[in-house]
Amino acid sequence: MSYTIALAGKGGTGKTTVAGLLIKYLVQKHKTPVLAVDADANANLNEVLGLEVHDTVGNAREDMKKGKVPDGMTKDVFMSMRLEEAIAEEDGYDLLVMGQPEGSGCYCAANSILVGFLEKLAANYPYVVMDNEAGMEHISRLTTRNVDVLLLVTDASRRGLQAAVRIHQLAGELNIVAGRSCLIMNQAKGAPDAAALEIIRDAGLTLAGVIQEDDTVYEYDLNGRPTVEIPEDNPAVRAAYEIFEKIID
Ligand SMILES: Nc1ncnc2c1ncn2[C@@H]1O[C@H](COP(=O)(O)OP(=O)(O)OP(=O)(O)O)[C@@H](O)[C@H]1O
Repeated sequence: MSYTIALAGKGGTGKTTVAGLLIKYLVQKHKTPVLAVDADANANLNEVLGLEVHDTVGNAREDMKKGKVPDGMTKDVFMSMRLEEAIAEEDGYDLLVMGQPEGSGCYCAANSILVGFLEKLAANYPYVVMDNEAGMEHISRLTTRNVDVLLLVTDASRRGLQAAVRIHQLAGELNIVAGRSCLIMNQAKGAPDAAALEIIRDAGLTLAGVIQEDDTVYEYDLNGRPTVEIPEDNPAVRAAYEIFEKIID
């Protein structure tokens, strides 16, 4: 059984940055293969990791929808082949990008193949890290898997916190978290203020830790350099690793 960590939060709070650092942390400290899933159509987990992506799950599904299955090949074999090809392999981890959400008209056959494929694929990895969109679409629709830890990433803003609270509530309604939900406050400028702590407490959330705003993190991204290449003595990376150490079994 793999251990699944899902990240979610308002866009721009640093969810993908934290996901990338978590993948690096798991690969380095736990020395076990990690399956990274980019399940946010707006996220660029591959850039944070410094990986090129050539294909996505969405492309495979669209091709199946458009009837691009070669003669003599079953849809099942076609989808499995295309999905295998969409996995980007790197030292210590593999990355699967979900890509654009489905267009009009649900294609149940492709989706059910996808569910089966993801189930089987994830079982090969001790850890699965999923970077999700706020709506948690892929978690709720495409996988029946339970999330062991839901990491809600926010900045210090009221909107960021409110988005985290809403996702926490949605996850509760969807019943997808078997383990626990924790909050990470990222891009902080000092300690969280009393109003933020009150929102967190009222929502019944646990603040797992705070990562300060850091010029190096920002500049790496601005210059197109992978976040995971930031030296480990960087204060933001150190803070992230301390949080991961606390929350990952
Ligand atoms: N601790 C930090 N200090 C400074 N800049 C940061 C920090 N964390 C993230 N950033 C920067 O904030 C920007 C947004 O980060 P990121 O892409 O990880 O956010 P996101 O929540 O995944 O957004 P989206 O869902 O829109 O992709 C990036 O430029 C990133 O480098």
